[in-house]
Order: sequence, then C-alpha cells, then structure tokens
Amino acid sequence: MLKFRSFLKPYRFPMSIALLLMLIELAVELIHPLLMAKIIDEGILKEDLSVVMQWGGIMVGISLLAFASGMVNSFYAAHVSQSFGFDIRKQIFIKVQSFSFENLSRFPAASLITRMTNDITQLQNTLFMGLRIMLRSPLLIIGSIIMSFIVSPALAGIFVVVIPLIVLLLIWIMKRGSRYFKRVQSKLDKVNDVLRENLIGMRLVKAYVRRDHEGKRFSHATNSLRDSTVNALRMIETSMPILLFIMNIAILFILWNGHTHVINGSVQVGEVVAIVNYGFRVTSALSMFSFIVMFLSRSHASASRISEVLDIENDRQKYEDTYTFTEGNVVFDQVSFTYPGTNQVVLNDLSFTVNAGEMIAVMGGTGSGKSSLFQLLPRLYEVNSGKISIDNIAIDSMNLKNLRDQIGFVPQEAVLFSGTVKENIAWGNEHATFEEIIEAAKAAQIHETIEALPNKYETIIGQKGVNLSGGQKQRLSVARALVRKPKLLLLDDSTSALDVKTESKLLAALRCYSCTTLLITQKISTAQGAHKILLLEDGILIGEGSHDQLRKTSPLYEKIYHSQKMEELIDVQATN
Ligand SMILES: Nc1ncnc2c1ncn2[C@@H]1O[C@H](COP(=O)(O)OP(=O)(O)OP(=O)(O)O)[C@@H](O)[C@H]1O
Repeated sequence: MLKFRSFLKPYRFPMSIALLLMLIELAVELIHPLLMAKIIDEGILKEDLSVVMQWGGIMVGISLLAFASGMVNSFYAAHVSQSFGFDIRKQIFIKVQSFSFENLSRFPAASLITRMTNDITQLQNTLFMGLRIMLRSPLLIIGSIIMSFIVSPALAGIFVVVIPLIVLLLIWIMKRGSRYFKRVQSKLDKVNDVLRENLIGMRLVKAYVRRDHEGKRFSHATNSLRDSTVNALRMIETSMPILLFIMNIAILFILWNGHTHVINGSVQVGEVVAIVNYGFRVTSALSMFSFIVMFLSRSHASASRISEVLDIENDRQKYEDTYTFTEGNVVFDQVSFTYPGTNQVVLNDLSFTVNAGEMIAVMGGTGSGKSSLFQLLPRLYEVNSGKISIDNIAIDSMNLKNLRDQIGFVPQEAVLFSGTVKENIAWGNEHATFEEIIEAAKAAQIHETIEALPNKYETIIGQKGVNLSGGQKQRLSVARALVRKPKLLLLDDSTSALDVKTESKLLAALRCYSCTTLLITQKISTAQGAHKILLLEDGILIGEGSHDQLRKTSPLYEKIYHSQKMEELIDVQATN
C-alpha cells in the first residue's frame, strides 16, 4: 500500500479529518473503563448516587460524541477510498494504452481486467477499513495497555509478555496470508480468462456444440478458485482463535492476580474491573484483526499485482522528430525481425522499395511473415536489424504519434467498437467532417449498405459488430483508415471477404487517394492489378515484380496462379 502514497496525496485533508474523528472515537473507548472504575469505587461502593449520576452523564455525553464522529468518519472514509480507487484505475488504463506489444504480451487481457477491477477494489476496501477500524484496532490495543499501566502497573505487567508474542504471530500470519491471497488472485485471472473466451466465442461454442466441454473448463477454474480461497481463509481463521486464547489466559491471570491485590488492599475493585475491561477491549481488537489481516494480506497481494503494471517502463521514445510525408515512398533495407522473447527469425534480411503512390501486393503462404512486415511500419514492433524509411526518413527516428498519424492500418481481424456507424468511421480521425466520413465510406464501398440500415450512419453497431457481416465489417474498417487521409495505407487481407466485383471497385477507388498502398492478399486476381507483388516464404523475399514478371521468374507464383485458375474453372463449371 505504501507504494500508492502518491495516489493518496490529493486526499490528505479528508484523510486527516477521518483519522482525527477515528482518534476521538478511540479516546472515548479508552476513557470508558476509567469512568467505570470511578463509578464503582467512588459511587457504587461508597453508595453515593450523585457520583454515579455525574460520571454516568459524562459517559453518555462522550458516547454521543463518539457516535457522531463514527458517522462522519464513515462518510470521509468512503469518499477517500472510492476516489483513490478511481485514480489508480484511470492511471492503469492510461498505462496500458501506452504499452508496447511486448508489454501487452506479458499480461493476458483477463489478468489486466482482474487487476483493474478486483485488485483495485481490494485496495479500496483496505483503505476504507484503514480509515475506519484498521488503525483503530492497533491503537486501541496500545492505548488499552498504556491506560492499564496508568490504572495499575502491578496488574498490567502481564501485557508485556503477551503482546510481543501476539505481534510476532500476527506478522507470521500476514506473510503467509499474502502468499495465499496472491494465489487466489491468479486463480481469479484464470476464471476471468475462461469467462472472457466463452463470451467472445459464444457462437463458436454453440456451433461446435462444445457447451459441456466449456462448462467443464469453467467448473475446473472456479473449483480451483474456491479451493484457493478456502485455503487462504482457513489459514487466517484458524490462526485467530490461538490469539484469542492467549488473551483470555491473560485476562484470567489479571483476575487471579487482582484478587490477591484487592485482599492486600494495594488495588481497588474498580481498578481490577477497569483492567479486565481493557483486556476485553484488546481481545475484541484482536478478533477484528482476523478481518484486518485478511484485508491486509489480500491487498498486499493485489498491490503487488497492480504495481507490476504501473512499474512497466513506457515505450522508449528515442527521438522526437516530427515529419510530414510528402511523397510516401517506402524502403526496407536489410530488415530482420524476431518477436521479443522468441528465437524464430520471422523476417530475414528483407530489402525492397515501394515508390510513392504505388499499390503493392504482398503474397506468401500462411506464417510467411506478411502481417509481421506490416506491424513494423507503424512501429508496433521494432526491427532487430536493418532500416525502414519513408521519404528517406528512418522511421525509428520519428516521433511515434506523428508516424502513426500518417498511416492507415487495417488489421487482419476487423475490430469495431460499440457505438454508431458514424462514430466507428470517425474513430480513425476525430476531426473528420460528416462529408469526409461519407467520402471514405463511398471509397470503401460501404456507403450504400449504410444507407440501407435502419438509422443509416446513426445505426448502433453491436459489440464487436455482431450485427454486421464479415465483409461489411472489413469495409467499415477500410473506411476508418481512409478517413485519416493517410500517406501510407496498409490493408492486411482486408478485402478477403469481399466478392470480386466489390473488391475491384474498392481497389479502383483507392487509386483516387494520393497514398502508397500495401495490401496483403491470397488472391492472384487482387494482386494482378498491383504495381508490384512481393512474394514471401518463411520470412524471406523470394520474388518481386509485376504479375507478368513473376509468372516468368517465380515457379511458386506460377504454381499459385495455376492452382487458383483451376479453382476458378471448377467454380464456373459447377455453376453452369
Ligand atoms: N505475437 C507473436 N509472437 C511470436 N510469434 C509470432 C507472433 N505473431 C506471429 N508470430 C509468428 O511469426 C510468424 C509469421 O507470422 P505472420 O502473422 O506474420 O504470418 P502471415 O504471413 O501474416 O500469416 P497468415 O497469412 O496466416 O496471417 C509465424 O511463424 C508466427 O507463428
């Protein structure tokens, strides 16, 4: 928790008030036994009703003060803890947004969700408890012991032996508890993981009739979570009776010792009652410790999980140069690339040039490195060796935002957000006018489809675009890239779900945009219209040239050409 001190800074004032009010409650609780001793010794034993009434009235008055303090303290504790959680959540969200892909791969999505929800809630609860009772319990213990010594050092001596023993035991329980609860949180990650996969892949689960299988997977994850939680709670709950037992023995000792001192006349009955009362207060504070230790262990585990995210270093920005591309020609110079944390060379010594305004098709078998090549251009990953430049400017010397602002990237899987069609297109350029949005939609061949929707551009798209076809989603993603008016357009198999006619219209419309286009495709018919085709195999550029050139120079390209021609013929015969 101490790591999160900076998050508490803005709330120093309300926290101070909450702590002050808590101290008032505590003081009242500590004064009570003292007053009670006075009432017994000077009122009841001397049969003086006025003393009983006088001190009794004071007891009621300060009890009311403690009640009011408790109420206001709760208000401040709730305000501070909720605001504190809100601030951390916001900070983590911003942090995750700035993550490189390498950092993202260290935290599965489900784990990040658990950290941003459940783990932060643990910290919130701990802070709330901290301002309400957590500090109060140890202070009550310390205060009770001090008061006991003030009342009668002879009777209070036993606390000197018992309390250090209890403190050692508590430290041990907390250390073990933290380990147990860290395990609980990681099991919770697993449950969220299975849940997330199932909710996202619900259609697939139904189509493959895998409900039972997924049900078993979920049961396994939740059972494991239950077992870990039970183990953690059991560990803490069984330790607490030991502490209470030690305290009860101490109280018995005070009674036995008190009896001897009362007979000697060295201690009064009211003083024995007061010390026993303080003993009971220590015992009740200790029984609260089972909750406190549980909260602290849990929040310690959660705090370290949240710190893991917050402590990640941001992407290093080497230079801050900004540059506006005027041409858009791309040069790969002996580029090699390996994904962080792996040994497989995904792109090997790649060199090629794309002239400004050209359309280049990238082809190759599955896993040949096409998507990886695309991810290097907006610097989602950094190259291991070699250089990529646009307009003769090395992209690794450019400001990241400035570079990405000039690129329209359409990933392999069309990603849409819940919101209207218009908002989804404008997501690519928040300053785009409605006319520019329509222009982009027209070029992406989706305008007519949108116009046929019930609310046209204002139609709400369901989560992940569930109410759209694959081809419609792809075209919306292309429109989103075009509305940026990019200098470099990257289409990662983004026309695969389109029929030949729509695809060729879309490609023709792209020519009106003054940008360099690189498109990954599996279809010769698509590649045919490109100025140049790059053919990849196992991360190596094995062919480069126009359709006609490659047919003559690349046996692999010729083979793909013939197999696709054959498929087309079979299709035509089948339809006839
Ligand atoms: N995030 C990643 N971490 C590690 N290795 C990866 C990652 N993404 C891809 N790879 C590996 O890099 C290689 C190239 O993958 P890439 O996605 O670039 O191929 P591709 O040609 O686009 O394939 P496809 O046509 O099937 O999409 C593959 O061997 C793949 O296993």
